[in-house]
Amino acid sequence: MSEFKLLVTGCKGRMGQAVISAAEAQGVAVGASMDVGDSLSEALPKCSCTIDFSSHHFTKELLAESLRLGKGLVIGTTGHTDEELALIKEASKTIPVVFASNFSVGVNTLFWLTRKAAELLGPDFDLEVVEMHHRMKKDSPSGTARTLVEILAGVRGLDYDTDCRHGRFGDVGARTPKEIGVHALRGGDVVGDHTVVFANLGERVELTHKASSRDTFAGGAVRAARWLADKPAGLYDMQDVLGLK
Ligand SMILES: NC(=O)C1=CN([C@@H]2O[C@H](COP(=O)(O)OP(=O)(O)OC[C@H]3O[C@@H](n4cnc5c(N)ncnc54)[C@H](OP(=O)(O)O)[C@@H]3O)[C@@H](O)[C@H]2O)C=CC1
Ligand SMILES: O=C(O)C1=N[C@H](C(=O)O)C[C@H](O)C1
Repeated sequence: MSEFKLLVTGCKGRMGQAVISAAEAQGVAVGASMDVGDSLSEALPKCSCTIDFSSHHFTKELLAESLRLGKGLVIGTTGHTDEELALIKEASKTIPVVFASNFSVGVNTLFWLTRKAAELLGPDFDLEVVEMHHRMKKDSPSGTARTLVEILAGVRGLDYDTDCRHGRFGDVGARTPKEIGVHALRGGDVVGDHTVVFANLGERVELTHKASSRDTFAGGAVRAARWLADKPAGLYDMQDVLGLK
């Protein structure tokens, strides 16, 4: 049986570099690495599966080549348009894809805790999400924050596109129960902080995760690629990899 080899895209980036280190640490071979200007059609045939932390602008090309060659895909890139998200879902009908806004065990546990807390605390608690990242992050809010809002919206019967409130500015009026606030701070070298706030009259519950190294995301992504190796076509996330569903 041929050796399992990774293609690492965005390899010159913060996460690409971390993934290469994580693969070595886990004894997983990197068959090829590529960045802007490199040829995907030359790199992918040498590999079994791609780990992608690049740009959502690359996703369409990456999906097309992965489909052409029948290769699995681990997508960590965030900031996708609705059209790109639909392409990921469509491709997963043919190839196995792990698509996760956050590959850390801690954040995926926060996802689980957030759902349970929303269920237990009930509809009287106002829901807000606050995130902070380093000054170089291009997209906002973070993909992790979007996932947290989607989890909260799912429990409350709300919708991300219509009920998520991205910040507040001007004479916005009193808060309504049907909104979920999301607020993005940017600065310094913050790796990734996320807080979910459940606020009621008389009390408040806050769940917080703080990442201090990108190794936590990279290690989870390599673990996801190894998990995906024997899976059928489908759209999976890190909750599937960790057995948290
Ligand atoms: N799911 C998760 O657990 C995590 C997700 N992320 C996400 O991963 C992505 C990358 O983050 P990070 O590594 O910090 O970012 P970086 O900017 O450090 O790295 C991105 C790399 O991709 C390259 N790139 C940019 N555009 C393209 C393109 N169109 N095609 C191919 N390569 C391209 C960049 O090249 P150049 O510099 O020349 O533009 C760069 O080398 C972000 O979307 C981020 O949100 C980050 C951490 C964890
Ligand atoms: O850009 C980053 O750095 C990160 N992005 C991911 C996101 O958008 O949620 C995950 C992590 O928070 C770091």
